Amino acid sequence: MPAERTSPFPASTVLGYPRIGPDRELKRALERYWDGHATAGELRQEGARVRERTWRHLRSLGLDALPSNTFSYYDQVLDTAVALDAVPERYRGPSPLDTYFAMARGAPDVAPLRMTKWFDTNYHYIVPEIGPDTVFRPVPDKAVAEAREARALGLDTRPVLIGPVTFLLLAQAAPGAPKGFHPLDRLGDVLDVYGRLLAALAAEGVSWAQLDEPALVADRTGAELDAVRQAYEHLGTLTARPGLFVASYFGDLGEALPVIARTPVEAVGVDLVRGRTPVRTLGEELAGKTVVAGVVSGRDVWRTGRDRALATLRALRAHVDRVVVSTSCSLLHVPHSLERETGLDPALLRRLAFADEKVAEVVELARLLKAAPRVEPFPAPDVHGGTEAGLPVWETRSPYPVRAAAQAEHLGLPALPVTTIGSFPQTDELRAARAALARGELPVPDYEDRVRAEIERAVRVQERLGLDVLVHGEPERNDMVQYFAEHLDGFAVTRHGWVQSYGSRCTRPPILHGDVHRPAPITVRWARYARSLTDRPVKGMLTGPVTIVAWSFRRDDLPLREVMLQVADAVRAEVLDLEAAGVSVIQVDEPALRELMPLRRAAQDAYLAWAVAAYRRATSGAGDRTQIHTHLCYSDADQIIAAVDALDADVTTVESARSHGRVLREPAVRDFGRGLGPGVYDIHSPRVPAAGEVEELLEAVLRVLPAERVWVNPDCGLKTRTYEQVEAALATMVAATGRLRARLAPQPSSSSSSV
Ligand SMILES: CN1c2c(nc(N)[nH]c2=O)NC[C@@H]1CNc1ccc(C(=O)N[C@@H](CCC(=O)N[C@@H](CCC(=O)N[C@@H](CCC(=O)O)C(=O)O)C(=O)O)C(=O)O)cc1
Ligand SMILES: N[C@@H](CCS)C(=O)O
Ligand SMILES: [Zn+2]
Repeated sequence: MPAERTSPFPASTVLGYPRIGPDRELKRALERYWDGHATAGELRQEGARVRERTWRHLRSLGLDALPSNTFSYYDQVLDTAVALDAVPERYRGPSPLDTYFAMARGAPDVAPLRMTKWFDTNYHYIVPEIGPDTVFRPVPDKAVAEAREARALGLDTRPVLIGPVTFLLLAQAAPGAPKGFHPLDRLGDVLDVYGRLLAALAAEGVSWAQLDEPALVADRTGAELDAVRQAYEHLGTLTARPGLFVASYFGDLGEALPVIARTPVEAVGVDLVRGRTPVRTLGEELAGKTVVAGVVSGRDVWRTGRDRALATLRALRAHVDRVVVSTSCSLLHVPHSLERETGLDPALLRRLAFADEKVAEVVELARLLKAAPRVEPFPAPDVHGGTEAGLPVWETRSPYPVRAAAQAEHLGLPALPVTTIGSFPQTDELRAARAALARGELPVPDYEDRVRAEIERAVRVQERLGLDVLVHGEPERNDMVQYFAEHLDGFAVTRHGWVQSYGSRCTRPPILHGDVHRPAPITVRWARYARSLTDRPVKGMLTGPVTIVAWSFRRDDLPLREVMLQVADAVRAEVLDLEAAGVSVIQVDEPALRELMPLRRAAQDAYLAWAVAAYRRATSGAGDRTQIHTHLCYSDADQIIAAVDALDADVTTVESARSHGRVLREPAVRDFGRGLGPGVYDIHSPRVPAAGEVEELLEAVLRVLPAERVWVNPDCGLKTRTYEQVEAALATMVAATGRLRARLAPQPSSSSSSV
C-alpha cells in the first residue's frame, strides 16, 4: 500500500518558487553563457548557487516540504520534454546543454520550438513537439541530481514534473504527423516512461513527487478525462514509486475532480484562491486523501486574509485525511521579496506580500491550523463570480471601408506596406543610462539627449532600409507596461520586483492599487520629435488597456472590467492628444488580449465582449483619417481572430513566423475584414531569417489574404535584438517585399491568387 510506504506529507509547502534569483543571478549567467562570456561550467555553478540558496532560504523561513526540480535553465515544460527524451532530432547537438538551448532559442540553421503563454499568465513555455514516431526514454538525470544535491545539504525535497496529461495536451503534433494525430494519442508510451522516472526517484529515496496538471482546470472532453483516469490509475498502482501529489492550479478541477479523486494518488492540490468549488464538495470528493490546500495566492501580490484562509483550511480538515497549507500555484509568478522595496508607500507596503512574505504566510497558517481545534464539517461560504455587463463603448468612427479610403488618400502607402511593431534594440548603453538616471547620477537633460539620439538612429535605419511606416523605437521605455504605469496615477512600480517572462527575460509588473488617472500626456513629446526627423509616417505607440491591466498586479476590490475602464479612458485621452499633434498612425498594442481569457469556455464570450469594448473605448475617439493599428503576439491569435476583428482596428499585426504560419490556417483569417500583418520573422530568436523563409511566409500570406490588405512586419518588437541582427533581418524583409511587389505589379487590382 502506498500509504504505508509513504511518509505523511509535511504540514506546509509551496508549489514552486522564483528561480531567476533575487538579483536575477540566473538571467545574468544565462546571458553571459549565450554571449560566449562564460563557460557551461560557470553557468552550472550559478544554477547550483540559485538552487542552494532557494532550498536553504525556504527552510529558514520555516517551510516544511521543499520542492525541487522547479529550477530551470529555460522552462519547466521543456525540462519535462527532455526528461522524456522528446527531443526532435534536428536539435541534437554536441552537448545536452547545446541541444536544450537549441530547442529554446534556435541554432544558426534551425528555428526554435514554438513558445506560447502558460495558461493565463505572462510566463511563456516552450511547446514540445510529439509525433507518432517520437521515441520516449526516461532521462531522470536533472530531477534525480537536484534531489541529490538538496540531500547533500541535509534537505529532503519533492521533485516536480509537469504531469503526463498536461504535458501531452500542451504539446503540438510534430511536423509530418498524419492529420488527426494528437500528442495525447501517445499517452500509453509516455506513462510507461513516467513510471520509470518515478521509479528512479523512488530509488533515490524521494518520498513524494509532484505532478503538475494545470490543464485540468480548463474544460476537458470525455476522452481527455479518460486520459486522466488512465494516467493516474496506471501511475498510482505502480509499486516502485514515491507518494504521488497531483497539483492543479489556476482554477477549479471541475469535472476532473471526481476523476482524479477516484485514482490511487495520495495527494491532490487544489487552488482555493481562484477555485469556486465549495469546500464541502472538495472534502467529500477528496476524503481519504491528503489535500494540498492552495490558500495563499501565487498570482497576486496582496496579503492573504488570514481569518478567511484559516476558516477554509479548518472546514477542509473536517472532511479529508490530511490538509497541507500551500500556495495556489507556483510562486514563479510573483517577485522574490519585499525586503528591498524601500521606495514604496508604507500604507501600500502593508498590503503587499511577494514570494518570501507568502511563504511566511503559508508557514503561519500551518501553525495556526495545527493549533486550532477541529471543527465539525460545515460549508464554507461559497463565492459566486456573477455575470458582468459589457462596458459602454463610445462609437465615433465610420465603418471600416470609409475609414480605409480616407486613410489611403491621406497616407498614400504602397502595396504591402512594410513596418515594425514598435521597439528597436534596447542597447546596453541605453539601459545603463536609465539605471544611472534612476540612481540620480545622470541629469534628466543628458538622459533625454540619449533618447533623442536613439530615436534618430532608429528613424535613419528605417529610412535607409526603405520601410514605409516608421516607428520611433521606444527607447524612452523600460517596458511597454511599466513605462505607462510610471506615468499614470493609481500605479506603483518596484525597484527589484522582477518576474520571469520567458528564458532569461523578466518584467517588473506594476502594482495597480488605486483609481487610474492620466495627469498629463505621456508619449506626445517623443512622437513629435520622431515626426520632425522624417517625411514618412511615424506610428504613435501605446499599450492598450487590457494589456496594461493584464501585465500589472491589480487591485481586487473593484471588478476587473471597471479597473480596465479607468485605464481605457487614460489611453483614449492619449490617442486624442497624439492625433491632435498630427500623428496619423497610432498603434495600440494588445498582446495580452488572449491571456486574460477565462480558462473555462462558459466565461469566455463575456470576457471577450468587455475586453473588446475596453479597446474600442480607448481607440474610438480617433478620426477616420487616423489609422489605428493593434498588435498581438503569443496570443494564439488564431483562436480569437473573431474578437480581434471586433477590435475594429484598421490594421492588426500578429505573431506568425514563430508558429510557422499557423494563424493563416484559421478559416476566420480569410474573412478578416481589415488590414492584417502576419509576422514574417521570429524576433525572439537571435537567428537572422533567410531571404527564402521570409518570402515563403509572405507568399503563404498572399495565398490567404487579398494583397491590398496585407502588411509586412516582424512577429513582435525588436527590443531584445541587436542592431546588427535587426538591420540584417529588416533588409531581408524589405527585399522580399520588393520582389513580391514586382510580381503583383502587372495586376495591381487583382487579388493574391496569382502569387
Ligand atoms: C512583449 N512582451 C512583454 C510582456 N510583458 C511585459 N511586461 N512587457 C513585454 O514587453 N509579455 C510578453 C512579451 C514577452 N516578454 C518580454 C518580457 C521582457 C522582455 C525584456 O526584454 N525584459 C528585460 C527587462 C526590461 C526592463 O525592464 N528594462 C529596464 C531595466 C533594465 C535593467 O535590467 N537594468 C539593470 C541595470 C543596467 C545597467 O546598469 O547597465 C538593472 O536594473 O539591474 C530598463 O531598460 O530600464 C530583461 O532584460 O529581462 C522582453 C520580452
Ligand atoms: N510595441 C511593443 C509591442 C510588444 S508586444 C514592442 O514593439 O516592443
Ligand atoms: Zn509583441
